[in-house]
Amino acid sequence: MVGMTDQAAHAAPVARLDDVHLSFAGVKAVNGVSFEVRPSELFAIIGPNGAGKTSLFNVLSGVYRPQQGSVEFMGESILGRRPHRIAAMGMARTFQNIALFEHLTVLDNLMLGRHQHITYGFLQAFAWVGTARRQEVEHRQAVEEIVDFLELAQWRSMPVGLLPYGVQKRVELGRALAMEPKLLLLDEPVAGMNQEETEDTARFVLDIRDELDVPIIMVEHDMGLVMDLADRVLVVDFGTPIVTGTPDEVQRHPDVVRAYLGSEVGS
Ligand SMILES: Nc1ncnc2c1ncn2[C@@H]1O[C@H](COP(=O)(O)OP(=O)(O)OP(=O)(O)O)[C@@H](O)[C@H]1O
Repeated sequence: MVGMTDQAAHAAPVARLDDVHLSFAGVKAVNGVSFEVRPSELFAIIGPNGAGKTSLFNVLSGVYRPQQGSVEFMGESILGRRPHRIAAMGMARTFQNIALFEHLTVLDNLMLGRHQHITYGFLQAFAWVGTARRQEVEHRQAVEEIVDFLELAQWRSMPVGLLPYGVQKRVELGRALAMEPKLLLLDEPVAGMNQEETEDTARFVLDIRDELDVPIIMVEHDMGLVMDLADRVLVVDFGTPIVTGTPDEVQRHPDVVRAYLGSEVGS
């Protein structure tokens, strides 16, 4: 395990799912999945199309409520809690499709990620006094740090819609980081990227774990990337967990080789 100390492996989990079941009109999207994500861990979920990966993200972030099982975040049950409440607890998420305000600049999109942390009211902001002014300066500073961290400086004042795809995805990552998350969910972070963009993203994902110390759950189809980056991997198929382990353990698991990965992983 690259990024995890023994201490982290024994520390209280950041997130924990226990025996989660979720069905849609008879379709079992998630069928008895359990896992925990530890501090400083990069945890990957892989599986074929329709395996239930996105459904697991939706369960974690409160979009779907499972019919059975428990879901904890930061030691608290979050079952039935609304997505915005869970986000406010520190769970940030990026999506398969870019979800940014394309007419706004990079800086403004990142500022929107800070709104969880804004405590001043409309009137104060309008009058531009005290707390409002002080907080605005702090938020700008936090956003500038993210711009540096993700190497976005050259695009900072440009509307996001004009930027190359890979950079837009990086801005989305930045907006999630602007929330100062305690857990980051990345849904297919390199989908549609070319080789160079994929390598850049891999580097940033590792930096987020190692330098910012933010634990990450990543759903990704790029096997090479998953096996290179993840500390542990959960393999699901038709909603059912097949194995959880280090990339080495997972790649050697006979059910995984047979049912899903085939020769892809060894190549
Ligand atoms: N809102 C929904 N209503 C009905 N069925 C759904 C819904 N969301 C997911 N499903 C079904 O649940 C199963 C799991 O879907 P899910 O999107 O979680 O898989 P996935 O592993 O993320 O797939 P992909 O890799 O294609 O994104 C599929 O059979 C899907 O059709």
